[in-house]
Amino acid sequence: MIEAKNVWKKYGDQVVLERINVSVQEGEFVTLVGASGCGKSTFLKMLLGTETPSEGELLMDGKQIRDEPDRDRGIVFQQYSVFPHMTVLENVMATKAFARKGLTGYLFGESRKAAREEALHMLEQVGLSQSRDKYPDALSGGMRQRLAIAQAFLAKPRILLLDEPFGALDPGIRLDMHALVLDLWKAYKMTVFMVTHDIKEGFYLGTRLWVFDKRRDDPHAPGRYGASITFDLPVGKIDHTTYQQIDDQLRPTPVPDPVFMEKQNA
Ligand SMILES: Nc1ncnc2c1ncn2[C@@H]1O[C@H](COP(=O)(O)OP(=O)(O)OP(=O)(O)O)[C@@H](O)[C@H]1O
Repeated sequence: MIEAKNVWKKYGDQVVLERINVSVQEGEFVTLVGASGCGKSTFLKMLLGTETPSEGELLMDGKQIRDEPDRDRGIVFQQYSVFPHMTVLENVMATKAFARKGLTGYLFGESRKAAREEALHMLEQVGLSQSRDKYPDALSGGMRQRLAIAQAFLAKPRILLLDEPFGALDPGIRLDMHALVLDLWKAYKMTVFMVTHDIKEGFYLGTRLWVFDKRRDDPHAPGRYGASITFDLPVGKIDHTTYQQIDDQLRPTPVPDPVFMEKQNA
């Protein structure tokens, strides 16, 4: 479904990504991990169509990905993106209206009734039925993110891009969100790409994990080389050594603890 053939992305002199060669089948759940600033979001933006490769080809169903977002591709960001002046139910119904008629669309009669039914069902699935008449301001962070996820799934994109969707949430709520996203992914059978900083989350959620890292580095010219995909792993088949290797690679070099060092040297 998605194929990257020797994709490079540069901003001016800075090479962000280089030599990306991958193919993804419909229905896969790919998690993307890597050091901050190594180009994970840039890769998602190229899939979304808001950025284009500087070199190489990024294909969907064998055709160049369109350089503007469309209904085949949806995205959820770390900071929720919902309409503050609409209630929870109106927010979710708006997704249906936009999907049908474009940004100025309104729904009437039977189609409005059907959209309402569908929206109510989705709110039930994400556990927001009780809050359907509230405005986003009155929701917790986790509830707002549920709302953003409900909107994204209701639009039924073929590809769903999740850019650290749980990054701002407490660990307990993150676990609930994992279960929610896995349930919805199974029910809606879409292809998911999810950026996360949490390698455990990457292993738990995905069917496949990509590690972005630089294969080569020039300390005098940090922008000279870009990151590529250094590990492409089927999740669930990973041995402890590989896990440790990736974990070490992603962790910043620890700063020595001065008190500990003093004791060691005493
Ligand atoms: N529009 C842009 N113009 C110039 N440079 C950009 C632009 N967008 C991203 N960059 C640069 O590209 C690099 C990769 O950014 P990107 O946001 O893709 O990294 P990331 O891996 O998602 O980081 P993080 O994990 O911190 O979100 C960064 O050095 C960033 O400054």
